[in-house]
Amino acid sequence: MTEGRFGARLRAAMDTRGPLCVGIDPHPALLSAWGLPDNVSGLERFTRTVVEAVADRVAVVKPQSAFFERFGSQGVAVLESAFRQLREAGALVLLDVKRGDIGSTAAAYADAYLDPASPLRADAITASPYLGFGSLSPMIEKAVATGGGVFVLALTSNPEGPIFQHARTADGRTVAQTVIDEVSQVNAGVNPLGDIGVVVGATVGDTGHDMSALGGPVLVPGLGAQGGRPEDLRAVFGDDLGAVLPSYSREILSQGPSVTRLRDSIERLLDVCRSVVQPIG
Ligand SMILES: O=C(O)c1cc(=O)[nH]c(=O)n1[C@@H]1O[C@H](COP(=O)(O)O)[C@@H](O)[C@H]1O
Repeated sequence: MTEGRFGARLRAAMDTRGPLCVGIDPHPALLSAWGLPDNVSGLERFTRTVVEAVADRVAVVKPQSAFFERFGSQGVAVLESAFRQLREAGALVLLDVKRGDIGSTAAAYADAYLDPASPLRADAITASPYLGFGSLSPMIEKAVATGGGVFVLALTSNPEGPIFQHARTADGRTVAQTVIDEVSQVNAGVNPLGDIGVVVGATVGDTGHDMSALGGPVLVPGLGAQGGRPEDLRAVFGDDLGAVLPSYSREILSQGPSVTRLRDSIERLLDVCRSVVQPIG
């Protein structure tokens, strides 16, 4: 892993390679569409092809752990091997595992995914705050101490999210706003970008949440296959798009198995995302 804080490494990667995260989600339907078997060998070939297409050009790559865990230890070995290849080519690895548990177990998740000695160490992970934001402290502390990052779910892209996330707490803030505010506190004073991010779906629209003090990155899934469009980002975030990291999985993966077509799709989406997130002038 390259030295330095995650937020600084992410800022540099987004400035150099552009604001784009590509998800590796080897759905059975995609394996089939690529002419691959739904087994470890198909998973391995799918992953190797995506890594070849993205590793030297995309800032962040986000493997979705469940699609690898489906195949047990052999699937996890494919994931570990992808981590190594992505890092060697300079991409940051964001493992999408959405972990969240009581503090003592959260410490074990921190060891599994963020400890420098772990074979599954990622640059950052996704985490779910629904056992209480404080329960994530072991993961957040480990990330900050070891150059890693954590992206905490705030306003997710799925239609079931708002019933939880828009619910009001005793002080009148929504649950999502309390998550955003807690992350803002952790990031306070860290430059150029904090190590702890939030996840906000491109599909959520103008929810009125205040992210102005966040100080960290915003992972934005829900684009493409789920109906979100880059043009929608301004409605969600206003003009403050500098730390927004758009993320696509199926929209790009459906272009495989041709590496050329995968790369063309990445170039096209990078251009669109740059024009929305980093407009010239
Ligand atoms: O944390 C995530 O990445 C995530 C959060 C969220 O609110 N919505 C969401 O779709 N995701 C993930 O982002 C990816 C979206 O995939 P596509 O819809 O194929 O682009 C999946 O791996 C989801 O698990």
